[in-house]
Amino acid sequence: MPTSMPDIAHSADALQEGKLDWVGMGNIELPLLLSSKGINDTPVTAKADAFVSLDREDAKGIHMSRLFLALDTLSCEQTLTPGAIRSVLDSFITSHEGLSHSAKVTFHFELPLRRASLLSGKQGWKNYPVSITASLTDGRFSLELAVDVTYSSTCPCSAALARQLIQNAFEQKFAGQSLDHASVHAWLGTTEGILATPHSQRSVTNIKVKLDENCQAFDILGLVNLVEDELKTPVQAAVKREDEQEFARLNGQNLMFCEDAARKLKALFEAENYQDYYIKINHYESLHAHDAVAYAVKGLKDGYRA
Ligand SMILES: Nc1nc2c(ncn2[C@@H]2O[C@H](COP(=O)(O)OP(=O)(O)OP(=O)(O)O)[C@@H](O)[C@H]2O)c(=O)[nH]1
Repeated sequence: MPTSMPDIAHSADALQEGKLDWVGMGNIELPLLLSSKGINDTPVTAKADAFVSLDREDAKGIHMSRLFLALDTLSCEQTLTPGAIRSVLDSFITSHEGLSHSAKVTFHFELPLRRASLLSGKQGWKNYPVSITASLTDGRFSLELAVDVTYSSTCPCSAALARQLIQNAFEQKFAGQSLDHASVHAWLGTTEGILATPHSQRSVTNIKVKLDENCQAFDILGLVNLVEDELKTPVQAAVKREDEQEFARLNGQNLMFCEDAARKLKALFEAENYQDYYIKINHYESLHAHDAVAYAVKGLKDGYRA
């Protein structure tokens, strides 16, 4: 490198002095090989946000290329594991000696997972938006994992109202008659018999969990399975008619308001070992043009806030 090149970060004065909480880069394109329990190492196309604190008040700026190149080493020579992320943060700080005490990085990507159908034995891919965020502050490592899980929620109120209409229709059709099994059975199979259906909505829960700082391996599949098994009506991948019928049954047997979904997941995460959790429930209503939303957190002092 020619010695005459100006190096602003080293030589220029700051226009105004002061510390900054985070300085760095957002949306860095970064192919990575993800390592997570229960699945093969998976190539993902991540977007990374990389930051260090700027603690030296008179420094002009940080050295962005050093952050970028540390991430490039992660991309080209390592797999994405808790240990590798910690090494990246270590190198952010050692490459900013005298400037920064803290570093943080976030990776956003979609993780394709094989999902089994409900009954037919088929399989298909489903993508899950995942974020991994890690920080290192005065030697303290913090690691969190966020995933969005999409599911179907059927409105319990709408279901009750539909049942009432079905009962009324039954009353009108069969009042005063001695019931004939075959004709009731046939009537139940008509649109006039089941004349109202409750509305369902595609719903998304945004889950964030704080992992142990000594965590050796991610378990994204485990987290997704935990949430989907609890909600019972995850959006499906491969669907044959028998799967669709089972999905209808599961929806009918797991009616939920956003409060129900939030309480179910809160109880679930209370029983798990995560250091902290954050749950946001979004029911993208089909009755309304607005959404039904609920939040729940563990409630730790200095923990996640709803
Ligand atoms: N600090 C800082 N750098 C920026 C910004 N926008 C672009 N850059 C550029 O990021 C590039 C890399 O900066 P450095 O890491 O200091 O590059 P360098 O001086 O070649 O690398 P070192 O020799 O390791 O310091 C420079 O060309 C900056 O102009 C910004 O807002 N702040």
